[in-house]
Amino acid sequence: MELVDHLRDERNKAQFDVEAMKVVWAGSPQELQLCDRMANLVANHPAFEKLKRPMLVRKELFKNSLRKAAYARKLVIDLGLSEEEAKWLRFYIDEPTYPDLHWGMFIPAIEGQGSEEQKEKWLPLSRNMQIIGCYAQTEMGHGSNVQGLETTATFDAQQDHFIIHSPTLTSTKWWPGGLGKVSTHAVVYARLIVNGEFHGVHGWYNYYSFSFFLYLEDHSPLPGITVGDVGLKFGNGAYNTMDNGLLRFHHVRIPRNQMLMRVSQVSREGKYMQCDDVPRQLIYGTMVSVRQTIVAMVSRTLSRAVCIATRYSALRRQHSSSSLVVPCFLMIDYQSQQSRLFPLLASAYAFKFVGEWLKWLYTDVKQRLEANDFSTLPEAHASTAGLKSLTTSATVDGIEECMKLCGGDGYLVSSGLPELFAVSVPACTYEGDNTVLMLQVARFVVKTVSEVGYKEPLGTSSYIRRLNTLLHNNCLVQTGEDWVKGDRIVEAFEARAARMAVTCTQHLAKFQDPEQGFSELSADLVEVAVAHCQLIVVSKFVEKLAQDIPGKGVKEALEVLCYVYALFLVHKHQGDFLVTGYLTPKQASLANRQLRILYSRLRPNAIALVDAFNHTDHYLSSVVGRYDGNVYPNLYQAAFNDPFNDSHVPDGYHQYIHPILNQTLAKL
Ligand SMILES: CC/C=C\C/C=C\C/C=C\C/C=C\C/C=C\C/C=C\C=C\C(=O)SCCNC(=O)CCNC(=O)[C@H](O)C(C)(C)COP(=O)(O)OP(=O)(O)OC[C@H]1O[C@@H](n2cnc3c(N)ncnc32)[C@H](O)[C@@H]1OP(=O)(O)O
Ligand SMILES: Cc1cc2nc3c(=O)[nH]c(=O)nc-3n(C[C@H](O)[C@H](O)[C@H](O)COP(=O)(O)OP(=O)(O)OC[C@H]3O[C@@H](n4cnc5c(N)ncnc54)[C@H](O)[C@@H]3O)c2cc1C
Repeated sequence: MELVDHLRDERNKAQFDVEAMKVVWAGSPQELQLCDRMANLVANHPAFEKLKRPMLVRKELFKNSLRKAAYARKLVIDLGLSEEEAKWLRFYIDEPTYPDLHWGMFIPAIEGQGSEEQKEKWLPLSRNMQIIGCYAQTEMGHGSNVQGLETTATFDAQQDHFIIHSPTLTSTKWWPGGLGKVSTHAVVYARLIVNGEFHGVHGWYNYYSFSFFLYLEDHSPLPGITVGDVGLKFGNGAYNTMDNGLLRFHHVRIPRNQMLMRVSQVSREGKYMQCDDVPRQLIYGTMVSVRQTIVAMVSRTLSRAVCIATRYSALRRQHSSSSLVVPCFLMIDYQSQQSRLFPLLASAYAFKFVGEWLKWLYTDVKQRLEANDFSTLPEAHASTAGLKSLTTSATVDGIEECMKLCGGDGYLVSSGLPELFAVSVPACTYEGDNTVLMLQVARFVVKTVSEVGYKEPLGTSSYIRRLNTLLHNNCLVQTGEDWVKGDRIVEAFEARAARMAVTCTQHLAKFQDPEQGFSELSADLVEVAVAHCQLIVVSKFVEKLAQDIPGKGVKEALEVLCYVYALFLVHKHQGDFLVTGYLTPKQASLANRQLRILYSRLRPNAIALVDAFNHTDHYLSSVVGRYDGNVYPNLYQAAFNDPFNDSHVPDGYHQYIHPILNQTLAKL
């Protein structure tokens, strides 16, 4: 049977080479080929069916996710997949499960914090999955405040052991993924006590990581350990495939050599030693690594929601303003729909490029760390924390907006959007609450501003070198066209960020106690951090455009996206630009007018731009976002695929409806 492409007319409007754009989106021809191969491997394997997921109860859902993870492992072995291929395989299976934490946090924690000897011992076991690990840092009473962790690790010199203990209910390890039911091992963060002395009361060497054997062979907990799942989470399927766990220790003994020993050590004699040339922040290194990975992946999550909403908007017709009866307007042709949808489409591309840059920065930092050069660690921390926060918040808000952009049908599970929202929303919390992370960025920015004159700002904060110019020269825009120039846009974002940072730094200086000032001004400081991070995203997009980008019309289409992203932010945050005095109201209104012109330029390319994400229908799992656009018959069929429609008479009908109809309620 010939397949009908209901979006063909839209696809024919494209003004650029979609295949070339696919390469840009993927990062390289090799990446495109790799992702395509893994996506199709998953899409064509019945084991990875996922449409029934939201209908399953927790125990079935969990078993189902274990089955998929086992199939995935089998494929990795049978096909001899590399770690990189296996990572994409997991990504396209699209179901949070214990391997995410095993590969994403447990192994990186050992790599980053273990001594050479420890790595040699534990990494092969972990990579072969002979042990399965998780990352147990958060406690019931302490999530953001890592320094407040209460779990203790007391050294017993006589037996050459550490005794791990949870002294209070609030010290219960709480939330670690993979911990509740599956893991055999954990990297546990605890407060170190040697010779009755708490180390580093002032902060920096309080907490150490331990790898220790959690379960016996028969998978019952070791004596002294209580373990379980934290309970059902938001959304039906969503994150409930993960066994986020709880863990308590009652004086559990582990050998001394299970303390991760790269940053500091405890000797056989009970002497605490801290490596002089390694900063203590390295124990936070796993979080830096995962925050970077989240930024690298988040654009895919947003692109998925945007793809669904764009395709549905390009199919569904509503009435025109002149006739409320005859449906003629495609939803995508409403200016108001475009002003909500197109900035999200542009954001997906913006996040992709900033993710690529962050990966480069992180790779560079990692190489430096290996050579004991820690000079770029503060910038890496601020950039990973800030961009994780900015991009996940925007993505989660964006998914919710896409749901609304699809009207009532977006609210149906079959649209794929509710589950995507539910699975993504905790990204604003895990790996650091987004506000807490923005406050870390603000600390970095304020510190950089305060040090002007005796320390050269580098990398993402190098704009602060030109503080004088940025504070005193106002925007030169005179026409709408002036707004579509890369250097002008970047300068506007630099001026806004610099002016906000300087104002906040001056306000902070008025406080006798800097910490009190920081706390009282924290809402303003978050805005400073947002301005700094948005500057990074905009400038990385502009830098991307300066590269050689092959393919007919590809660069031009990206330019439109870049300016949409930037001018949308100028419009959304025009208060910042006006209050800091950088823009006049006229210039702000020219930016908004130019934005509307850019929307009309983006419009013909909209479907091609989402096709360039190269998402399979399996990955999208959305009736309204299907590639062929054949929405209505499938939407209708999806309703009847719901087991609730198996019968006209639901359970309880005879018992609870008949008595009402027959007016025999008294018998109940
Ligand atoms: C939308 C969905 C999209 C995408 C998701 C898709 C895919 C993900 C793909 C792969 C990932 C793989 C697996 C994970 C997947 C999902 C996640 C699942 C699990 C989640 C796990 C967790 O949540 S683990 C627990 C995470 N916990 C936190 O993040 C806690 C947050 N708190 C902190 O980090 C710290 O406590 C703090 C930074 C807030 C404060 O620490 P403190 O010690 O008090 O420090 P300060 O006094 O403020 O600062 C002291 C100096 O240290 C510097 N610093 C702080 N942190 C770091 C760091 N990490 N690195 C380097 N330096 C650091 C700070 O700047 C200070 O420096 P000074 O120079 O000013 O002294
Ligand atoms: C799905 C999921 C998976 C997780 N997986 C893991 C895991 O594998 N391993 C692990 O160790 N942990 C894990 N976590 C825990 C996660 O890291 C914490 O939830 C996170 O760090 C936030 O801590 P919290 O929940 O205690 O929130 P809190 O710190 O209690 O924050 C609550 C509120 O207080 C605000 N707040 C807190 N501190 C400050 C401050 N200093 N200044 C201003 N505002 C503040 C926050 O902005 C937020 O609004 C997971 C969490 C979730 C939801």
